[in-house]
Amino acid sequence: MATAQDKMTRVCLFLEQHKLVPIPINYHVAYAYISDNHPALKQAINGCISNKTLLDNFLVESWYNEYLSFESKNQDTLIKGVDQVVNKISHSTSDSHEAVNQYLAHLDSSLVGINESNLPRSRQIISSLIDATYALKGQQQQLQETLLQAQAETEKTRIALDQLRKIRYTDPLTGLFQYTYLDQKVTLWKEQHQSLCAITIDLDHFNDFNQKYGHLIGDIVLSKVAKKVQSYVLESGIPVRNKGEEFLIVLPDITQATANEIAEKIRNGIEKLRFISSRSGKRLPSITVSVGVAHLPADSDLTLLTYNAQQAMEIAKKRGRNTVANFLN
Ligand SMILES: Nc1nc2c(ncn2[C@@H]2O[C@H](COP(=O)(O)OP(=O)(O)OP(=O)(O)O)[C@@H](O)[C@H]2O)c(=O)[nH]1
Repeated sequence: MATAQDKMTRVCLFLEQHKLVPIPINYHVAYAYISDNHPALKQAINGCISNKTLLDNFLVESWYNEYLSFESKNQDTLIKGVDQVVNKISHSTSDSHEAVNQYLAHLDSSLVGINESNLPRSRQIISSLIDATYALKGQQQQLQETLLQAQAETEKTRIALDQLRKIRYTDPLTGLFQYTYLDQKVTLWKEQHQSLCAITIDLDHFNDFNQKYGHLIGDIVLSKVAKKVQSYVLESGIPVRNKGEEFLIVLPDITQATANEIAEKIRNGIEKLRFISSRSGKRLPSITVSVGVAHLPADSDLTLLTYNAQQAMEIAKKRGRNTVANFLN
């Protein structure tokens, strides 16, 4: 059986051979192909290779969505589940409707038969009405149970959908949210007229690091840096992986001075991270980041805020990197 290391080497060779950039989705698909446990995916890829079709990011992403995406498979299951619940409620409601109609018809015809001069007959009719009332009560109880079940199913579906939404908006490599999620959150903060601060964090000389130690180790470093970034934000704002080796944090309702303090803590925390190669046991060089901070009053635009924080980060790069800079108006 191929060791994990063998597999990763073959994954890298596969990506190189097909000139695919080492982004997480490409890794994921290549890894599944090399691992040989997705026959349909293997067949699709082999078909393209034998037809000499160029493998590009779009094609790989379509395979990911079709064969591997947990999200699309789960969405199908959820939709089926919701369908079943809706069908069940719809049947129970029409049964109950039918029972009420029958009861009313029974009541109508019974009332005609009630007669003071024929007490035994009247008693018989009333007793049959009591039976019908109990039967209707049973029907209503059944409907109530179905509705309670539906409520429980809906709650389960809501939780599952929340999880799917999280997966959809999460960057697979770092576990941080993606920019699209931030966009939604900022819209909400703007509605609440909150002022916003943005911090952009960009790894220094990461290209050299990748070239020297390889993209795989680069990925591990990137995900550790992401966790460090997240640890300084907690509930106070939202950190996202903006693009490649750049992170962005947006914090509502804080002053620029506080944002600067957080930025400095992040810079310092990342500089102190230690990376050890699991293969050689040797220490890898430290990673530093250049950090930019920008502040905008309430109702400002996320694009502008991001742009300003990036400009500030560029100032930090120009100042020699491994430092925090502010956006200058
Ligand atoms: N391992 C890995 N590398 C990535 C990822 N995304 C982007 N990168 C790399 O990040 C590097 C960015 O390089 P540059 O834009 O030249 O920046 P830099 O070398 O960090 O230099 P400065 O930003 O000027 O300090 C490139 O080598 C990208 O391949 C990723 O997901 N994983």
